[in-house]
Amino acid sequence: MANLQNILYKVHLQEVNGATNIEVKDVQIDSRKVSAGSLFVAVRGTVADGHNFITTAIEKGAIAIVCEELPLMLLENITYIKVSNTSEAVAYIAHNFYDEPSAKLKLVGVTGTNGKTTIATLLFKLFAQLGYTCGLLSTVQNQISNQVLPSTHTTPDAVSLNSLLKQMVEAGCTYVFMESSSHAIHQHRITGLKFTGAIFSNITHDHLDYHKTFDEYIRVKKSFFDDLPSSAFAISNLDDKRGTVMLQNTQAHKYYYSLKNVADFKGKILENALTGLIMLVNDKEVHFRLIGEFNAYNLLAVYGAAVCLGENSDEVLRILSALQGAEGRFDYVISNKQIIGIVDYAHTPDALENVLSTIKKLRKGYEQVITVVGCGGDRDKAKRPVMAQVAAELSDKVILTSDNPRSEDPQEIIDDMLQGLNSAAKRKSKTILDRKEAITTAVEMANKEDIILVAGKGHEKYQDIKGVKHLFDDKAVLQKTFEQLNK
Ligand SMILES: CC(=O)N[C@H]1[C@@H](OP(=O)(O)OP(=O)(O)OC[C@H]2O[C@@H](n3ccc(=O)[nH]c3=O)[C@H](O)[C@@H]2O)O[C@H](CO)[C@@H](O)[C@@H]1O[C@H](C)C(=O)N[C@@H](C)C(=O)N[C@H](CCC(=O)O)C(=O)O
Ligand SMILES: Nc1ncnc2c1ncn2[C@@H]1O[C@H](COP(=O)(O)OP(=O)(O)OP(=O)(O)O)[C@@H](O)[C@H]1O
Ligand SMILES: N[C@H](CCC[C@H](N)C(=O)O)C(=O)O
Ligand SMILES: [Mg+2]
Repeated sequence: MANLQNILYKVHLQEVNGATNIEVKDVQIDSRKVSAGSLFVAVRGTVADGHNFITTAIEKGAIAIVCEELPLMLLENITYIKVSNTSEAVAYIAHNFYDEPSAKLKLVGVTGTNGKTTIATLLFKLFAQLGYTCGLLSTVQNQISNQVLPSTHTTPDAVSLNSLLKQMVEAGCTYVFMESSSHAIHQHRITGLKFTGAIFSNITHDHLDYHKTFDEYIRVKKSFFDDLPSSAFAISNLDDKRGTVMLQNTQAHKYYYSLKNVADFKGKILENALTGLIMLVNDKEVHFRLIGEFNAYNLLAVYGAAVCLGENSDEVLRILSALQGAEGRFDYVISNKQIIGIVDYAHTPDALENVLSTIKKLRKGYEQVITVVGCGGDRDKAKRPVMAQVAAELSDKVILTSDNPRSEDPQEIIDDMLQGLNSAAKRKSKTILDRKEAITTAVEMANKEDIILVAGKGHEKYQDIKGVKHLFDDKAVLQKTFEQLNK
């Protein structure tokens, strides 16, 4: 329960009709979740317009409505509040409703095309081992200390997000590490949150179906840093082309990490093998269990954030050195015949290139690399031909298959991918629509010590086909097939 008047703090009100000195039971952006006493905020989405559900919300018991356009007929006993942007308004309202939870803990946000889950998860594990009670909001899962909650988005909607943060405060969390996706920044899911620090990993091609142009995608990510307070820290990747632009207008304290240039947090890779990385971190030699150059960047970002948060650098490196990455990120199983099956969430051209070039570097020379990959439906189509091209360029054999087709026809997604292949690339590729069959075929094709990469779905435990989530687990399928085929 909260007083409506109090939770409107910071909301740019344009018009108010009705009483504001009333108690609202909860805040909802989805009419289907409204019940007696709710405040319903009508948000304009990409599919529907919340304004069309105002009547339904009132029928279900909403007593107050926040909207951008007032309905023609105003009912007595209902309070109507007009604002210019309901997505922004609901973020402030949710923050107020849940008693400003982000101000009661140290909140660190991670943004960038790739590496968010890895960085946020490593920070969570590190700070838990340093002895703090922590929260995590990530693509793989949300966590309140040891309690694991399923995650539906990389960054939850403003109401769920503030509700989770409040639960974290109540559970005694002092640090929360969260991913801030570009969708979330753009849709104001994180507006009003008080960040202690923010991290930028990198920016490459993704989500242009949503943001339309790369410049707009950059602008949205940059706005996260522009909005930080001067008390916060902002850490960026100096080796990324947009690393400095990101922090150009921030008031926060700026720090950079780099493998190539002089920086606050400077790394140098001494060895990069399947057993892990050996790196110099600000001149201290450390062995890490994570694999690949891209993880060297993730580790530097984590190290930098921990130092900015006041932790002892030696202690941080000692703990980081023993940590494993996030589920489904360069996760591997080795068969009896020493075939290495790698499951990785690479679902962008850049991520796929990083994973495959890492695999190439780990090869002794004679093993073949077989890649099984697909692209998600209802997502950026421009990345499809490029992902196929990258897979073919850096693998000996490629099997194109389905990822999450969602509402699309799987064959059409693969046809888009095939556009990226020249005739030589086509000769080493085949299409097998069924993902399980594709993985099985890869295992059949593999000889002793070959490497199979199954890319795109990582930790996901389902395949979304026409809105139905069918159980599916890349790593389990790989493992089972190795056993069944006695490989
Ligand atoms: C494109 C996108 O981001 N969509 C998100 C957006 O939905 P939308 O704009 O399509 O909403 P809509 O369906 O048009 O509905 C508009 C409003 O009407 C309301 N409504 C709708 C129907 C109804 O009967 N009653 C009702 O009140 C809805 O609750 C909503 O508030 O707002 C919804 C509520 O917050 C999100 O659940 C939804 O995420 C969808 C499911 C999604 O797939 N999002 C992905 C693209 C996403 O956000 N991904 C990023 C990570 C990407 C990455 O970095 O890799 C993430 O943070 O997860
Ligand atoms: N720093 C990095 N640079 C480039 N690629 C990376 C980096 N870190 C991880 N990757 C690759 O990208 C994939 C996704 O990594 P991760 O889940 O950490 O990113 P994310 O930003 O959380 O992705 P999402 O946007 O889907 O939530 C990994 O499986 C790996 O292949
Ligand atoms: N957070 C990303 C995940 C993509 C994962 C991939 N398996 C797909 O379905 O495209 C998105 O929603 O675009
Ligand atoms: Mg993620």
